[in-house]
Amino acid sequence: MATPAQDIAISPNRLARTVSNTLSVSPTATFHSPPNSFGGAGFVRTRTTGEKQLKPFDTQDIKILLLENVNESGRQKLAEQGYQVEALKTSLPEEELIEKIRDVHVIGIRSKTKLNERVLREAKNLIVVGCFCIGTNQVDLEYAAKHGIAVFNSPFANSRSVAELVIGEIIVLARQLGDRSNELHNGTWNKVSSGCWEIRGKTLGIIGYGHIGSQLSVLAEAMGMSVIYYDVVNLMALGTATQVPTLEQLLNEADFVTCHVPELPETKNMISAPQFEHMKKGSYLINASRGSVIDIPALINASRSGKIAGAALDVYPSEPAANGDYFTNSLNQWAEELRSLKNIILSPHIGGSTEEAQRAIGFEVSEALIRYVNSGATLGAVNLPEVTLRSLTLEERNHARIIYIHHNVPGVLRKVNEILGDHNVDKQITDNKNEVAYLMADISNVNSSDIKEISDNLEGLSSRILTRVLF
Ligand SMILES: NC(=O)C1=CN([C@@H]2O[C@H](COP(=O)(O)OP(=O)(O)OC[C@H]3O[C@@H](n4cnc5c(N)ncnc54)[C@H](O)[C@@H]3O)[C@@H](O)[C@H]2O)C=CC1
Ligand SMILES: O=C(O)C(=O)COP(=O)(O)O
Repeated sequence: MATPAQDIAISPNRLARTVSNTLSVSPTATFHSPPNSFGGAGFVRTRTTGEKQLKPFDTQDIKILLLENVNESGRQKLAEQGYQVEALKTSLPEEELIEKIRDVHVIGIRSKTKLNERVLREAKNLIVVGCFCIGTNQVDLEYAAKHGIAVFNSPFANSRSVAELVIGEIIVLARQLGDRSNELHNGTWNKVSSGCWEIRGKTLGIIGYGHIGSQLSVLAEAMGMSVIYYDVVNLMALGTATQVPTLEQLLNEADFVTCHVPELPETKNMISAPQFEHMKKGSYLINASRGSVIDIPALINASRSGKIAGAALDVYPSEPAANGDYFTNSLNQWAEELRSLKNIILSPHIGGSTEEAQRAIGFEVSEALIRYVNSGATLGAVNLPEVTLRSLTLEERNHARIIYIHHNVPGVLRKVNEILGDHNVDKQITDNKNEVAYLMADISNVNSSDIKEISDNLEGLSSRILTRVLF
C-alpha cells in the first residue's frame, strides 16, 4: 500500500498565520484565533478589481470545485480545512465549466478538463489549479501565470503504475494474449505459437526517459530485456540501459517501442508514417503518454501492412468526459478501423489509475493547494517561481503576509518597498519565472487601516497581477 504523504497539520479555519511550513507543527496542535483586531486570520483579495474583499481570511470562504472523480483522500483533506468543496465524478462540457469556474477560488482536475484561455478568462476568482495527475498540458500554463493563477500537479505519484501497465502490455503483445482471450470469449479455441515470443533478450526502446521511462527501464531489465532510450536531454542511464542519439536509431533497433514524452508541439505525431518506416518489421508500439504523440491513421497502415506486429494504446487524440460509449459516439474516422486491427490493446487511459497512485496524488496535490491557499507558498508550482517563507508563530501576532504577483519588469521592487517601507518588514522573498514575479513579505505590527492602505497601494501599481494579503 502506498504511504500517504505526511499530514499537514493545519488547523481548519482562520489559519493563515499558522501555515506555510506547517509540516513542522504537531498534528494535534490547535490554533486559537490570535487576539488581534482582525480576528486573527487574513483575507483573500480577489482578482477582480471591482469586487474587493478586505476581510480576514477564513477557510470557510474558499470555494473549491473538484472534477473527474478526484480521489477521496484529496477531497477529504480539503474539506477538513473547512473549505467549501464540491466534487463531481466527471469533467464538464466547456460552457458548464465556464459557469461553474466563475465562482470558485480553487479547481481540481485530472487529464480531461481543458483549462484553456477562454475558460480561464471567466475564472475571475480563481487563484489556483490543482492537476491531480502528472500531465499539465490540459492547462494554459502561460495564461494562468500571467493572471496570477498558480498550477500544481503530482509529478511522479503514478509513474510506477504506468510503468507496470506497460510491462504487462509488452508481454500481452508478445504473446498475442488479447486476441487469444477475445477468441476464447467468443468460443474459439486457437492454440498457436507462431509469432509469439518471450520478452527475454528483446530490445525495449523508450522514447522519453523521465520519471516513467526510467522506472520502466529498471523493470524491463529485471525481466531480461535490453533497454535503449531516446530523450532530448542527456540523461544518466539506469542499469545497463543505453541512450541513443536519434529517434531513428531507436526505431531501427527496438523490438518494442514505447512513448513517454509530454504533449508538446514537438511531440505531436512524433510517430507517424516516416517513423513507422524506420521501425523493425514485426516490432510493437506502445503509447501511454498522450494521444497526440501517435498518428493513428499511420499506425493503422503500419499494422495492416504487417510492419508492426501489435500495438497498445492507453491514450487518444480525443477522450470522453465520462465513462460510457466511446467508439460508437466517436467522431474519429479511424475508430472502426482501429478496433478491427489484430493484436491491438485499447485501454481507456488507465495508466495512472490504481488505488495507490490515486490516493497518493490526492494527498500530494491537496497538500500543495492547502499550502498555497493558506500561506501563499508556491513550492512545486509548475508555472510560477517556487517561493516560500517560514510560517508565522503564535507569538507573531498582528502580522500580515503580503503576496504580490506582478509583471517581471524593472523597478517593481523599489515601488513595492516604498509601500512596505513605512512598516516593519520582518522577512521578504521574491523570485521570477519568465514574465511573472512572485513576492512574499511578512509585516509585523500592522492594524486594519495599515493593511487596507498597503493593499490599496499595491493594487494601484501598474505591475500588479494579483495581490493577496493574509492576516
Ligand atoms: N497514461 C496515463 O495514465 C499517464 C500518462 N502520463 C503521460 O506521460 C508523460 C510522461 O510522464 P513522465 O515520465 O512523468 O514525464 P517526465 O517529464 O518525467 O519525462 C518526460 C521525458 O520526455 C523527454 N522529452 C520531452 N520532449 C521530448 C522529445 N521531443 N523527444 C524525446 N524526449 C522528450 C523529457 O526530456 C523527459 O525526460 C506525461 O507528460 C503524461 O502526459 C503520465 C501519467 C499517467
Ligand atoms: O497523470 C497523467 O498525466 C495522466 O495521464 C493520468 O490522467 P488521469 O488522472 O487518469 O486523468
